[in-house]
Amino acid sequence: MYNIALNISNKNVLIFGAGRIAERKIKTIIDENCKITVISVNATEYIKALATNGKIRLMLRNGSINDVSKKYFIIFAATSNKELNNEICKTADSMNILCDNVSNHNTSNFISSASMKISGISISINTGGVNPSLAKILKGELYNDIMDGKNEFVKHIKYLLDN
Ligand SMILES: C[C@@]1(CC(=O)O)c2cc3[nH]c(cc4nc(cc5[nH]c(cc(n2)[C@H]1CCC(=O)O)[C@@](C)(CC(=O)O)[C@@H]5CCC(=O)O)C(CC(=O)O)=C4CCC(=O)O)c(CCC(=O)O)c3CC(=O)O
Ligand SMILES: NC(=O)C1=CN([C@@H]2O[C@H](COP(=O)(O)OP(=O)(O)OC[C@H]3O[C@@H](n4cnc5c(N)ncnc54)[C@H](O)[C@@H]3O)[C@@H](O)[C@H]2O)C=CC1
Repeated sequence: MYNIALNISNKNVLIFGAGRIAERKIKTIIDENCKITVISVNATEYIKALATNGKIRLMLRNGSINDVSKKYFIIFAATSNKELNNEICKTADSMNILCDNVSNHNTSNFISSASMKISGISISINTGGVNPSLAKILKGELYNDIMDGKNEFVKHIKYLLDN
């Protein structure tokens, strides 16, 4: 896996599914100034509230590969229907659209990392799809190590940013 940081400002983002995992993905991109469309049979309260407040477009219906379109820069296939997620990602990949299948990294052409931002500096950890839970644990441990005051990391970052 090749690590990059993506500028999705003003890009159209399509998310299939509006459950626990889709909600987690939305929280990682909601402040990126992108245009989010969600297609899902039902949605969590958080996602419904975003739609009510005009922050995202929510279509409460079944999704299909016919929804995959070149107008989207990036897609998350995050339904509980693993077959559908596979089909969505295969279709998106054939159209050169970035797609993350949250239920099977083998059909994804990108994956999300466990990420944190400290004083404007992003740190991301991933295991190449092998052990996402480990990525989450490592992120937590690294965060605690950085913030426990015993090292100069945060002060050093602030110095670099100010000079
Ligand atoms: C490939 C990838 C695709 C993607 O989602 O982008 C993927 C795939 C899968 N995850 C699964 C399980 C879990 N994932 C988590 C957690 C996270 N998963 C994330 C990323 C990724 N997960 C990508 C690879 C990243 C890497 O390689 O390191 C994190 C880091 C970032 C994020 O989600 O934004 C986020 C931590 C957020 C944070 O706190 O920082 C937990 C723990 C938990 O949720 O507490 C569990 C276990 C508990 C549970 O099952 O809930 C399953 C099995 C599903 C099943 O059994 O059906 C699959 C399917 C498969 O293995 O292919
Ligand atoms: N990548 C990750 O970090 C993780 C991924 N998963 C995987 O994520 C997937 C989703 O899990 P959760 O969000 O917990 O499930 P969930 O049950 O909370 O949400 C599933 C969503 O998919 C929607 N949906 C189902 N069929 C649909 C269809 N045909 N068209 C449109 N929307 C449809 C439902 O309406 C619901 O909003 C599962 O396949 C699971 O294997 C699970 C844990 C962690």
